[in-house]
Formats: sequence, C-alpha cells, structure tokens
Amino acid sequence: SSEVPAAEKKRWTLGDFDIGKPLGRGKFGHVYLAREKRSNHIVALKVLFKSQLQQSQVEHQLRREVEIQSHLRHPNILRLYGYFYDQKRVYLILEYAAKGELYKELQKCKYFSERRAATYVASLARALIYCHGKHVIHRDIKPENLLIGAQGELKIADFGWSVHTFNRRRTMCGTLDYLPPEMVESVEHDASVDIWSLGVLCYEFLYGVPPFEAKEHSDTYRRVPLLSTYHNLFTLFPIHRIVQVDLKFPPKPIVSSSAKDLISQMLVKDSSQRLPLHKLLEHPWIVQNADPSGIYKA
Ligand SMILES: CC(C)NC(=O)[C@H]1CCC[C@H]1Nc1nc(Nc2ccc(C(=O)N(C)C3CCN(C)CC3)cc2)ncc1C(F)(F)F
Repeated sequence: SSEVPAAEKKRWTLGDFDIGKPLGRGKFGHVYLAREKRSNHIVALKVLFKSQLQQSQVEHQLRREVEIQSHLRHPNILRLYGYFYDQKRVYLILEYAAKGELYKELQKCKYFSERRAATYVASLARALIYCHGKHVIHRDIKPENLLIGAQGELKIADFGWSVHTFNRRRTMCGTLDYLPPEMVESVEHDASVDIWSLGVLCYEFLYGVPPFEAKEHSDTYRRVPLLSTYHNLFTLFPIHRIVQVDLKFPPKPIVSSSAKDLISQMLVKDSSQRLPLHKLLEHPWIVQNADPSGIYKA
C-alpha cells in the first residue's frame, strides 16, 4: 500500500490533507478523519492547541509520545506517521482505527465473552512484549486508550504516559483504576506495571467494571482524568484496596475459574511475582479462548 512516509523524512503541512468529519474529542483537542492528498491514504488528524499544552505543562510528554509511538511498528499498536505544527496548534498524523473506541464498545456490551476478552488480552500481551523488548513501558493501559481496527483488531493508542525505561520516571500518571501498588505508593516501577494493568483490563472485559473500583460514585469519578480523582482521592478512591490487592470476583456474570486463575496471577502486589507476558500467552485460558489471529469473530 502507499505507506505514508516516515516522520523524519517529510515536512507535512495542513495543505497536504483533505479534512473529513470529526471523530471526537481527545484530551487536548479534536480528532478529524483526513485524507493525505498525494497517496489518498486515510488517517486520523489529532489537533492539539499549544495554549492548552502549555498551561497543562505536557509538552515534554507529547514530545516523548511522538518520539516513542513514531518508532513502534506492531499490528496492535496505533501508528503515528508524523506531526507538524503552526502558530497555534500541533497536528499528529495517526493511523485511523475504523471501528472506533473500545471503551464505547465495552459500555454497549456491558462485558465481553471469554473468547472476545481472551482474544483482546492475547493481542495486547503481544503488543506489550514488543514494547518491553524495546524498553518501552506504556504505563496507561485502560479501555479509553484502546481503539478497534477495521478487522476488529485492538490497537493500543495514546503513549502519552509511556517511558523509555532507561530514564524511569516516578511521576504519578494514569487514572487510579489501573495503577499497580508500586505506582500508587510511587516507588520505582518497571515493565511489570503493564502486566498489572492488563490484569485489571482482563477483569473489566469480563465483569464490565474494574476490580478495585469504589462502589459509591462509580459513575461520577469513572473516566475522569487522574487530576480530579486525585483531588477526591481519599473520599472517592479506595487505594488501600489496590495496595492490599483485595481481589474479589462477583457471582455474576459467570466467569470460568481458568480466567480467574489468570487474573489472580497478574494482580499480584509483588511486581516480580506477576505472570510474565510470554507465560500469559501459554496460559490454558488464553490457549483455549483466544483467536490466534487476534481478531475476534462474533
Ligand atoms: C486513543 C485516544 C485516547 N482516543 C482518541 O484519540 C479518540 C478521541 C476521538 C476519536 C479517537 N481517536 C481516534 N479514533 C479513530 N477512529 C474512530 C473513532 C471514533 C469513531 C466513532 O465511533 N464515531 C466517529 C462515531 C460515529 C457515530 N457517531 C454517532 C458517534 C461517533 C470511529 C472511528 N482512529 C484514530 C484515532 C486517533 F487516536 F488516532 F486519534
């Protein structure tokens, strides 16, 4: 296919694109469907306002996101083809995920079948093995950061909180739902933080709610960025339930003990004891339920 040339080789401008319908709002601006005129390649154009980036002091995070995501090439990682900017805005040229946002699909279905959940978890594990192999930790794996490609395959997007492990960060990041104990206690953390978050995600795929969610207010604080949750931290969010890992499985919906076994091996406080990702791919629940293509066929 006429691949969109890599970021470093080309100076992009807005004139290179026909802008289509808005796809929705991201954290710092709108996302539009767009077509690159020369190649007719369909992309998503994420428009970020410099003023908002400055007042939130996330420029360095954006630079890191662009640097990291533009060098990753994996079927389950959303491509970042390039970027450009003008007086007021920064534009990210991103892969268009035709089937949209996973969290909306999860809200619509309430929860996924074991086959669908296992297929998604296996493809995310393969993407994370690839990232960790390049010393990249995502650190913010959650439904809101996952998109669905044209064939139904999952795409990890939004590397805004990812880091290259050589310069490990101790900053608080991501919404609390998915933070593993060592990050809640903000001690040194490594790639195993992504294993914890994948365990939380697997639980949420199967039950429709994350394992350590506060029962009360669960709709209000849900899906709001860390900042407001952080402010309500000691009222809204039971971080003690994360640090003590009091993992409970509701009676409904009925979930196989094999799935519970896998989740219990990932949501382990001691990060060195969490099931390694390559072992996850050999777990009976994954082997028996995940579609090897990473594509969930209804
Ligand atoms: C990971 C990150 C945190 N999330 C985001 O950036 C979000 C913020 C807004 C959109 C999305 N960003 C992207 N979205 C797509 N595809 C897409 C999205 C939505 C729909 C959809 O359901 N509608 C248009 C529906 C159609 C029906 N009507 C009724 C509602 C909207 C269909 C396709 N591809 C690439 C991106 C990307 F990431 F490259 F920008």
